[in-house]
Amino acid sequence: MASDPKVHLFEEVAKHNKTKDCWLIISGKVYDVTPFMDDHPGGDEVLLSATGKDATNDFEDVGHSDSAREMMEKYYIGEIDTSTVPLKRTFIPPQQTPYNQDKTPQFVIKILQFLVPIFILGLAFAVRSYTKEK
Ligand code: HEM
Repeated sequence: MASDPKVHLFEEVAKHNKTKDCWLIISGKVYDVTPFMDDHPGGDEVLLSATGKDATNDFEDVGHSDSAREMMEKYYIGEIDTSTVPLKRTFIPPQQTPYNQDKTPQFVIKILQFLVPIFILGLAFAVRSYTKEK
């Protein structure tokens, strides 16, 4: 039986963020891609930008081929302790409140601009027909 893979802490993996020392976290696994930096068809800068975080989405977004996935095995150095990985960045600032505040009065004013002249016109007609009858 193969020996258990080494489990790395996120903090430790994140330190390897240089061209000459580059580790990646992809799908719960840790890869030391230092020897691959010059040969990566996507360039070394994208690999560097994928350090210090869970790079699974970055890796999958590119749509890597099966041969790329086979290649990864060469650089596998262990698993990541997932409890040490910071939560994914999902910053969606709730901007709806100021939006509605701005739009509601505008909407009411537009309706009033339409209704007030109609009301005045109706009033004029009512007064006119009332005075005519007399
Ligand atoms: C161990 C990790 C990785 C391996 C072995 C690897 C391997 C490869 C290979 C073989 C290709 C050529 C196209 C293909 O066969 O799919 C490629 C392209 C590419 N990779 Fe990676 N890659 C890795 C990680 C990453 C990561 C983390 C990113 C993004 C941050 C990335 C971004 C790209 C880009 C942008 C291309 C170029 C796509 C194109 O222009 O056609 N790669 N990679």
